[in-house]
Amino acid sequence: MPEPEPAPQPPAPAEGAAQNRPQEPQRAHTEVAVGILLRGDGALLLATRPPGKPYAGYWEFPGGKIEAGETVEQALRRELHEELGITIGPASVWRVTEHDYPHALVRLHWCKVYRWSGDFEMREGQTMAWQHFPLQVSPVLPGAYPVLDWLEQEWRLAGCRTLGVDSEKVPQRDQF
Ligand SMILES: Nc1nc2c([nH]c(=O)n2[C@H]2C[C@H](O)[C@@H](COP(=O)(O)OP(=O)(O)OP(=O)(O)O)O2)c(=O)[nH]1
Repeated sequence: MPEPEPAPQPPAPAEGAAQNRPQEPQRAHTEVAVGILLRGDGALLLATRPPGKPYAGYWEFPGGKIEAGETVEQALRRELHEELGITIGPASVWRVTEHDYPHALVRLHWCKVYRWSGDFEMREGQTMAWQHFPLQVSPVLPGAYPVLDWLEQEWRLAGCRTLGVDSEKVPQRDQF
């Protein structure tokens, strides 16, 4: 019987690596669906984080964790219905960002939402505000900064009028 092949060995640590340091456990990402609700006049919706959550009182875009088996769009539709009482129209992922908080390593799936139906209800005791740039509310969750920068760039490129869309073509609520 031939001898079995030896199993491949992991590469030797690089010269100077901290060989005795215990390995940091890999943090799993928490997947989050986030909605950028855009009104025809270019205003975007922010809401405060409800009491009892990390960063309570900070301003954020509405959204929440994606549950097992859900697509981003499904999670976003569920979260916005639970939090705000509205039903969103189509939503597809625009950008994906990550942020490493002490409480979680989050991967944020950002969707622009132009259409929704229903009246806004603050079902988690939060406060909402439609905002133009420069924002009039603070503090904002650190994980939202990159997206706010991109949106502000779009708004400037569009002549400070709309956010990446022609306001004439933006359907208003209850139109899907
Ligand atoms: N909704 C939202 N979450 C954000 C934004 N920016 C950002 O870093 N996050 C982070 C904060 C949280 O760690 C995570 C969202 O988790 P969450 O705790 O609010 O989600 P959830 O509503 O599903 O909460 P729960 O079921 O645990 O109560 O994403 C943002 O603009 N909006």
